[in-house]
Amino acid sequence: MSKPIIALDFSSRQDTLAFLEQFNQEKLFVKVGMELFYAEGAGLIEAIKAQGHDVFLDLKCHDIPNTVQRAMANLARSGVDMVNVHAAGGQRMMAAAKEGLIQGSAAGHQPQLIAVTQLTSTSEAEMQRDQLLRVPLLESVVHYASSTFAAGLDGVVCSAHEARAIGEATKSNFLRVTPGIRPAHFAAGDQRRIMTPQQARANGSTHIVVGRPITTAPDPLSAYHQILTEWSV
Ligand SMILES: O=C(O)c1cc(=O)[nH]c(=O)n1[C@@H]1O[C@H](COP(=O)(O)O)[C@@H](O)[C@H]1O
Repeated sequence: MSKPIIALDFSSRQDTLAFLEQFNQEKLFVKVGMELFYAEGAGLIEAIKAQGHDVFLDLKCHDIPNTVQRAMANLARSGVDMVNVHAAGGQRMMAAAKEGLIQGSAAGHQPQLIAVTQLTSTSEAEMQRDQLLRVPLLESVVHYASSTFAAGLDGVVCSAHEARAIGEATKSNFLRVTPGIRPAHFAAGDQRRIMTPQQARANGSTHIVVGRPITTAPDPLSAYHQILTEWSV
């Protein structure tokens, strides 16, 4: 069973390291997203890796194939364990992203590459209105997952609601990394397609991503362990 991925959505190195200190050197799988990376850059990734944690660098690249390929080659050199792109960039862009990772990892370890399907903050009605799509959200997510699979990536980011259908449309080892995780009674906030850790597990998620339910908890260490237990049972 994978470790829950903790979203380190902080604005500074100081806040991030103070948060990590509470985990008493337990090895974690953490996610660094735009907020923290734009503030602190690659130096902080190095510091987190030096503490022995696995790092998902979530920059959601979405650009022309050549640009994404070259960006991915640079990200591969940073030593992170997982990176992502938007599937909406297309199969050619995703294949180029993978090629960039292969080029950048020539001497070492290659990060896993996953693609965002429909953001977990998007409802079906919003997707249909904002993207002028006339299909159910599940169909769009499974379509993006199939095209991600065809491009040779390791998996997708989706909500736990779609995880089972994606497993059936691809392969059981195709990653289904699911944010939008909310323990019972925790506010959804801006998320729209949510599930509890236990529901996510039952519905075919291979990984869960959890931010505010841990980072804003009065006791983050115990919130993390509670989620870990719920996810692993
Ligand atoms: O790529 C992501 O990680 C991501 C994709 C997505 O569809 N939805 C989503 O919430 N995320 C990220 O997952 C984290 C969820 O945080 P919380 O809503 O605080 O648990 C945030 O860091 C988001 O940037």
